[in-house]
Amino acid sequence: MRNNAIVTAGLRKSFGSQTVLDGIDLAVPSGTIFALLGPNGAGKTTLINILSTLTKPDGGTAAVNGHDIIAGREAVKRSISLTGQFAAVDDMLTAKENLLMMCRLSGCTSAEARIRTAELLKRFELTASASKLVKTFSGGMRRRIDLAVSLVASRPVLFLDEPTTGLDTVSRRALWDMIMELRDRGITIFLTTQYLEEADQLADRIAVIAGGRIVASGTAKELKARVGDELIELHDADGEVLASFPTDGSLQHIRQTLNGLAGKVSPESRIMLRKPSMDDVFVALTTTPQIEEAVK
Ligand SMILES: Nc1ncnc2c1ncn2[C@@H]1O[C@H](COP(=O)(O)OP(=O)(O)OP(=O)(O)O)[C@@H](O)[C@H]1O
Repeated sequence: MRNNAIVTAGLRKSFGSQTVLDGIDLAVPSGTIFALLGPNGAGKTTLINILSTLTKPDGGTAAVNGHDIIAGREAVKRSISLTGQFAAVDDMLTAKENLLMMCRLSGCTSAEARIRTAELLKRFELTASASKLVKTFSGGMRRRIDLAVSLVASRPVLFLDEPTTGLDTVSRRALWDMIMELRDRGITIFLTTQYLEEADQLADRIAVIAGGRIVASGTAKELKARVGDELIELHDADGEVLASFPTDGSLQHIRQTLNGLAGKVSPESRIMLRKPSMDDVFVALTTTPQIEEAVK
């Protein structure tokens, strides 16, 4: 059985009277990609900050790579890389200069720094842009240099706070491939995202955070199954979605649902049967608290 690279129990954090994390229990197996999915302000960055020892929790416990985040703070810091909104990349230096500097700061000799820099530039497809100032980089290039810099020291656990926010589809997919490659090399990746598709495509396991609590967790497939096997979607004559209803897909249940609609909707309305998406899961779990109970 795999060890867990990250474990939390009852983690709590408030800012003044605002409770941001209200008892977070998580376990992330080593060598996997874990996505923490939640809306704006759900507490995702706060949780990353606690796990990476930047912020102290008010209560509960957490261990990263086997080290307690309080008692073993220094050991945790040596076990992790962090890429977030405040990555340590200097805009006024070139990609190559940034990498060389980080290599030297992490204790490499000058020769080692040159080798590691060349490797990272190649891996993140930045060799051709190595001598350009980072301030001239596009969003996708900027994310790649952020990631490259955070991987200068080879650490077993990588935290990525919203790694693909603001990227176009092509750059996002390229970054996903790089993240999966890191997982395949044995690195545990804990990422936060607001994108359902990202969690769906990338993560081995997903936890949905809302109201300071984990409202659901599992694989994308498990989470989708919690909303129902299929959805009956009701459209108006212009194709606008009016409502959707979970169903097991059986003729009996579909007939029952449609009978329930008789007389309540226009005869021009149309129906469509489809598999639930991560969007459906997210909306169900974050906007209707009763759903959590209903789908258990
Ligand atoms: N240092 C702080 N002092 C006061 N309030 C804070 C602090 N840090 C975070 N908060 C508040 O805690 C809540 C959660 O913030 P956090 O940044 O963790 O959310 P998030 O899920 O990462 O959101 P986003 O997706 O917008 O980045 C927000 O309401 C935020 O304003």
